[in-house]
Amino acid sequence: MLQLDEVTVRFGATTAVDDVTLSLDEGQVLAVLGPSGCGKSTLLRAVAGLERLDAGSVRWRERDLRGVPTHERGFALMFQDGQLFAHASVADNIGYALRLRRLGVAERRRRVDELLELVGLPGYGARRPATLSGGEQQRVALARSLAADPGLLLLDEPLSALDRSLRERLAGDLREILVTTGTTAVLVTHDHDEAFTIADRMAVMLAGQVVQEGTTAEVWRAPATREVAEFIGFETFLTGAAADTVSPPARRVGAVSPADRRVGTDAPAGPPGRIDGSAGTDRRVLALRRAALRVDPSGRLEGVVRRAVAVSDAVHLTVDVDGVGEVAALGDDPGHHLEGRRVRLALDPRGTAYLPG
Ligand SMILES: Nc1ncnc2c1ncn2[C@@H]1O[C@H](COP(=O)(O)OP(=O)(O)OP(=O)(O)O)[C@@H](O)[C@H]1O
Repeated sequence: MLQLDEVTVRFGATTAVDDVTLSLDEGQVLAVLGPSGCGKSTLLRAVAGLERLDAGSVRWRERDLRGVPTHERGFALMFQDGQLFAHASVADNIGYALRLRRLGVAERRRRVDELLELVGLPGYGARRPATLSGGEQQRVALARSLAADPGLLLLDEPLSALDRSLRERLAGDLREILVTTGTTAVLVTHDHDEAFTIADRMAVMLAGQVVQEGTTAEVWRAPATREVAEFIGFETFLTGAAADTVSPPARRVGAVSPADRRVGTDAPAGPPGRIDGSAGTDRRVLALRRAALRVDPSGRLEGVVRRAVAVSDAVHLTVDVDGVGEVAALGDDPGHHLEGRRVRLALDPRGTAYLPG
C-alpha cells in the first residue's frame, strides 16, 4: 500500500502541496486530477523522492521513505515527454533497466519482445525513437517504465503531448496495460476524461489540497463541491424551482418518462437515499452535464435555442428552457439552423448529480 500522511511541500512562500493524506492499495490506479498549478506534479515528485517534504510522510509497503533516494524506492516514472535515449534503438531503450539488473542477452530480448507486444509495437525493436510518431514514442516510454517491474508507476501527464484522438485511444490502451500487468500507479492529469478512463480512484486537487477522493464513479456521481463538479465537466447548476422543473422531486424515484427512459436509466444518479426530495435536503443544487439534456421531440422540457455550436459529432446548445433559464444541452442535427428555434429536451439522469447547497 502507498500511504501519504499530511504531506506538505513548500517553495518559499508557496505551499504547493498542503497537508495531503491519501492511500492506494496495490493493483489500483489513482488519478490525481486538478488544474494547472494545483500542485499535482509536486505531489508526484514528492512520492518519487524528487522533492523534500516539509511535513508529513510517504510510506510504501509500510516503510517510511524519508531519506530513501529516488533510485532506491523501486518506482518508475514516466513524464509527458517520455525522454527516450535518442541514440539508442527502441529495444535498447526498453532493455536499459534490464541491463542494469544484469539480465542475460536472451532473457533481455525475450522480455523486450514481450513488452513491445504489450504496448502494441511488436517488431519495433530495431527502430530509432526519432523515426516514431509521438504516440509510438510514449508507448516505448511506457514499456521502458514497466521493464523494471516497478512496485509503483508514477505517470505525470503521460498523454498530454499527443493530439486528442490519439490521446483517447492511448488512454484506453494504457488502462488495459495497467490492468493486465496488475500495476499500481499514480497518474497526474488535468483531463477528467483521461482520469475516468485510466483510473480506479480519483483525488481531485485544488490549490495544493485534495478536496475529494474516492472511486472514479463516486466522484463522478456525487461531486463534493461545485468547484469539483465544474472541474469534472458539470456545466449547469440549478436550485429551487428551476431544479424541480428539470428533475421534479416526485419523479426522482424510478418515475422516468418514456422519453427520459429512452436516453437514460430508471434510477436517477445522485447519492443513494438522498434523491427522493425529502431526505438529504443538504444536497439541493442540481448539477447537469451537457449530455444530461438532449434534444428529443418527446422530451418533457421546452425552450428556445440561444446558441448552437457544431462540434465533431454533436451540436453544443445553450437553451433557454421555460421556467428554468439557460442550460447547456446536446443536439445532434448540425444540418439545421437551430438558433431561435423552440426545441424539446429530455433528461438523462446519468448526467446529473446533487450538490450541497
Ligand atoms: N521548483 C519550484 N520552485 C518554486 N515554485 C515551484 C517549484 N515547482 C513548483 N512550484 C510552484 O508550486 C505550485 C504547484 O506546481 P506544480 O507543478 O506541482 O503544479 P501542477 O498542478 O503540476 O501544474 P501543471 O499541470 O501546470 O504542471 C505552482 O504554484 C508552482 O509555481
